[in-house]
Amino acid sequence: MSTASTTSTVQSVDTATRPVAWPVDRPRLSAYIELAKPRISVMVLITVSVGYAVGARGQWDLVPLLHALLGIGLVATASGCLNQLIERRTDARMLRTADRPLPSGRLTPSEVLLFATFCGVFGTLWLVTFVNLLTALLTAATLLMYVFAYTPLKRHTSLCTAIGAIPGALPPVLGWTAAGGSLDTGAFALFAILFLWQFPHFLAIAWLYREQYGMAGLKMLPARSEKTPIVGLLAAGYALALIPVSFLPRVIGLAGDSYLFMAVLLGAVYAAAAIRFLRDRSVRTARGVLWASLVYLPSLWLTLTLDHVRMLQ
Ligand code: HEM
Ligand SMILES: CC(C)=CCC/C(C)=C/CC/C(C)=C/COP(=O)(O)OP(=O)(O)O
Repeated sequence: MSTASTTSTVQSVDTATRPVAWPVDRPRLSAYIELAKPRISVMVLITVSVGYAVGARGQWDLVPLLHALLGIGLVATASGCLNQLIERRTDARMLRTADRPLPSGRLTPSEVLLFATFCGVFGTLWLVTFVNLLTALLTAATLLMYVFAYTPLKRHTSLCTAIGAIPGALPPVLGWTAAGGSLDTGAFALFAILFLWQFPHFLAIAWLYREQYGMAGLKMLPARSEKTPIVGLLAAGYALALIPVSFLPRVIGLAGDSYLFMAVLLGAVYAAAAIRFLRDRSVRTARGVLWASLVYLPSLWLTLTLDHVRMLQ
């Protein structure tokens, strides 16, 4: 065997056994994934899919839905990156967030900015090209409100949460318009449900982490919330208000009585958890509200979608 062929044999064995060199190694890849706040983003994309399924009125296809999910998912990732870029110093002061990619030093601010710009621009162009202009504009508006209104306001006023609840409630509307729907009563009904759902959800979270938020200088709770039952009153009030509002899809003919039944049941569970929190503010009852919120939303969305599809048959 010649020297050349021996060398080439050694090289090919070497190449076959050496681990593939990725431009981004595993820990960095997981840091980029963390920037997208994956658990919240999954719920956001489930919510987009529900808006799409109901907005399409039975005329839906998988490919346009996947185009919408990709574009909105990229813009949502960009919004998570920019939120964490702005909050990197306050995140470093809270145990809950100190290990995030920026405060822990796993990624640099310029890397995050570059990634956010890529995801935001590419996601928006994707929506313009493969979905429609209205959805692209609304998705960009969601990012702008979340990043440039809600996020900076957290340091100044507890009203930030009411502002944050607007972009928070837009994902079903994005799905609705992606399916070709206009900004009509159907889109409003889904927006209103998600808008109200968020208050008990984040009030319970804000109360659970009140000391950390306080140390970081973030005003997530109303003033005097330590000494008065204001947080419990707000959580219970919004959970109770959500019950009639959740009937809207039935009232406007998007769903039938099975949906209505589940909306009453789930609404009662969510409101009961919030009332328990009002009567006795403790870690256990606050966790109960958070748990109820995370059961309520996917269950209501699933029932709405199934009942809508059943009605169309
Ligand atoms: C102003 C509105 C909102 C605020 C301030 C907020 C805040 C938060 C925070 C801080 C957590 C983490 C809780 C923890 O670390 O224990 C959380 C969890 C969660 N949120 Fe929200 N949220 C809002 C709206 C939404 C919306 C609109 C959705 C989905 C459509 C959502 C879905 C979730 C999910 C699925 C979790 C649990 C996953 C996890 O613990 O990371 N949230 N929320
Ligand atoms: C483009 C698009 C569809 C974006 C959707 C993003 C969006 C508006 C999500 C709502 C969730 C929300 C307000 C979380 C709280 O963030 P936080 O900063 O208070 O949470 P943190 O304390 O964990 O950082």
